[in-house]
Amino acid sequence: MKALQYLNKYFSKYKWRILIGLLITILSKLLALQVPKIIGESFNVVEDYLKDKTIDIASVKKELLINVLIIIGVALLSGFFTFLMRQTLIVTSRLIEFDLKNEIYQQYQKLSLNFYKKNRTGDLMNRISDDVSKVRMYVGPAVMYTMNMIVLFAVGFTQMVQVDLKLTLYTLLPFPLLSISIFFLSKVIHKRSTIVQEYLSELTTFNQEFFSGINVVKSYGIEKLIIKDFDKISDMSKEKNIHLQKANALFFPLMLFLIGISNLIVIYVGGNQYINGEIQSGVIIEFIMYVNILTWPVAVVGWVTSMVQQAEASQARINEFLDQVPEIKNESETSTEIHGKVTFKDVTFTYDDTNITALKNINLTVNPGETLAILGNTGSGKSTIIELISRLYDTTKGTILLDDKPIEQGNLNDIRSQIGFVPQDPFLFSDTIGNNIKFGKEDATEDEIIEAAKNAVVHDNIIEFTNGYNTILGERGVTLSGGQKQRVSIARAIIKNPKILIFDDCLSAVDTETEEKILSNLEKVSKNKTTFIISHRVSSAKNAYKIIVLEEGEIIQQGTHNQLLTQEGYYKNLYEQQLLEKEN
Ligand SMILES: Nc1ncnc2c1ncn2[C@@H]1O[C@H](COP(=O)(O)OP(=O)(O)OP(=O)(O)O)[C@@H](O)[C@H]1O
Repeated sequence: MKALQYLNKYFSKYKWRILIGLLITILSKLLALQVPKIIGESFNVVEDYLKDKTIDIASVKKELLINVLIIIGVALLSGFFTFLMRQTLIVTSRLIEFDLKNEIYQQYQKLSLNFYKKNRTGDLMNRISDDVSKVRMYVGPAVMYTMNMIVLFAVGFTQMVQVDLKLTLYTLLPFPLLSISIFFLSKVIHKRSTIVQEYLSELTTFNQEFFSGINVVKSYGIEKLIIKDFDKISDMSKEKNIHLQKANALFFPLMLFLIGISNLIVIYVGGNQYINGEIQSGVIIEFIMYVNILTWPVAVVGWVTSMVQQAEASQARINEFLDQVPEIKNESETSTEIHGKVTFKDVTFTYDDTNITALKNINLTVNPGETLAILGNTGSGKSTIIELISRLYDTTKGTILLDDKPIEQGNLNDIRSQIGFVPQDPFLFSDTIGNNIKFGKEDATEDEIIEAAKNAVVHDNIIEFTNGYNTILGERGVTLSGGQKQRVSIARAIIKNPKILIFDDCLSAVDTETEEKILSNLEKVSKNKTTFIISHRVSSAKNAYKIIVLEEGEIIQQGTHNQLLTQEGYYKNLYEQQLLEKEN
């Protein structure tokens, strides 16, 4: 129950609703437990008449009729209160479910890239959906049935004792045995349901990866292999589920067996008491009814225990993520005004997971309004520079200054809101093209969207679609070409009008003519902005204020286009090679 203690704050938040629920539960059960009493009394009235025929039959009949009417009234009222009880307690559980999902989602947003590299998407999705559903079963039905059971037992037991203490004790004799067996069985269920949840996550992750990589699977024709792997995991998951169900299935027979014994005890002990003249026949009927009314709450003890055990396992998995401290912390809540001067001072960076030192002693300064082009072979560290400017990672050694202040001291949200980043592999949402561009600026007008698209040289492509800017992209809609995606992504960054613009090799999929148009538009758009252009092409870099060339994480060349052409080395070779390609 340790993990579930995390939910106490939500119980406290909704304490009034829960208290009202408890009150309604007590009322409903008080009413329901009047029925055995009235039926018992009715039997006693008939028994009294059979023993003493001088009693007026009309008054006996009248009493029976009144009892029937009371039973109907009580049953209706009790039913109404049971409805209210569900409305109060189950609705509360839905509210807690909503709050918990939001909390997990916000935590997911805060966690850094490293967390996402270590944990698989399917697992993340499972914890926020399936695990939360399991937890809801605890905060809703489990709480409701427990209250139900406690009230029924407290009220029922008091009433039974008032009628006959000896018979009550005999009737409830099997119940301690019940609690002990539940205790042991629930331990087994807890263990097995943790394993089941793990396999479910594995299955979701497998499917998510398969659907994401469907192109590769189909083009390589490896469907059979995938089905075989799926079968293997699915089979294991089935085995673990069957294993769990075996334990779950033991509950009901065990309950019914013990309840049956209670019924037999009532008949045997009560029968003897009746023969000895200690009780009337109505008491036996009343007790059989009590045992049957208490059957359900006792039977659900098993179910509730298994729900709580499963919720405990799920909440432990949720807590594991909620307890993660984001590696990149926002150190400042006060707003930071950003002008865009970026300085790297002896910056070295090593990726934790691979231990690859991607940058070594990097020193550079880019002022607002300047453009820095970064070139170099693949794996030389170009994207890493960009990731450090966006604070997706913090440096291992050295400092990055933003407007001459260490970047860690600035307000992270303000910094990121002033960065327009176009990644190497652009991602567009399953939404309209317009909304995908607007993603960079929520309140953008139609004119602004069109202007951004024109600057990114993608407007003409968009208006060719029947639905223009309202064309849906992604799974249910149009698939854009690689170059179109890159340009929509550029429009998204431009519309944001940020202080820092970053283009990570995002013109690789467009032809040189379009590239030139975009670059000349960018020159206008990026006035007064700090711009970083990563590229493998000299054409993208040549107009930059400054160019740096990286090799194995170090700057091996720097200067303007003209300066670098006078030096022997990477840049000049690349220029000549690309010139030759163009001529051919
Ligand atoms: N997220 C990561 N985790 C671990 N290692 C990484 C990660 N990203 C990059 N690396 C490693 O860091 C080095 C630099 O990678 P980086 O992506 O910065 O190179 P790049 O110059 O941008 O390459 P490309 O031109 O192919 O995009 C590479 O050796 C790469 O394997």
